[in-house]
Amino acid sequence: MDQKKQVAACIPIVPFKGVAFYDIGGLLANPTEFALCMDLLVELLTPLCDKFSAIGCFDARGFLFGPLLGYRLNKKVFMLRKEGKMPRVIDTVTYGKEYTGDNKHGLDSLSIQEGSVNAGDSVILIDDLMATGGTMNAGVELIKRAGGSVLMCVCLIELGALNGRQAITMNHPDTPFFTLLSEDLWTK
Ligand SMILES: O=P(O)(O)OC[C@H]1O[C@H](OP(=O)(O)OP(=O)(O)O)[C@H](O)[C@@H]1O
Ligand SMILES: Nc1ncnc2[nH]cnc12
Repeated sequence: MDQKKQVAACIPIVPFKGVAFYDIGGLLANPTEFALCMDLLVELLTPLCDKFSAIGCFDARGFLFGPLLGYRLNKKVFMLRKEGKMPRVIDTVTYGKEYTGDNKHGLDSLSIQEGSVNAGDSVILIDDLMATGGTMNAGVELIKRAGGSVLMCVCLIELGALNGRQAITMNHPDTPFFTLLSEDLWTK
């Protein structure tokens, strides 16, 4: 079986939060496919290693991948966390996503900690999934506002029908994007 299809086959799509929800828990339960997924990401990022200094990962499911990549690539890792979850926050961005967020307006807020990104730093951003792109866009915003740049946004799964990539490209045309698994792997 094609390697990407093998990884995708471990991720069930189930009704949850009012959407067709891609349950990454299925991948975590399959060590062979999880290792394969990490190897594919390491293969992608290894040639870029001299061009970035850190990996930023998103609360919460980005945390499953960012630190492992940091370990394999010997890179600093930092967290982009939902509001109120960590000390030394220097900036926060509020955004919408595919389903309702946690604040009283149905939005979410993402914060960055002091020292995560210094002026001139180039970073990789990683998350499990991009739907509307609201989360990834907030991440890029935080990096830029801290004086850094995003060498590449990386996600395991991209829901192309929701046009997240276009949303990011519109706001940040200089930011490349990589997706390991596209929706069609689940239908073909
Ligand atoms: O492209 P978007 O429409 O912004 O949606 C994508 C985001 O939604 C999910 O996280 P969520 O905020 O639900 O947090 P969780 O990982 O804690 O479940 C997912 O892990 C992405 O971060
Ligand atoms: N359809 C989806 N499945 C899993 N996580 C998501 N985050 C936003 N949309 C999602």
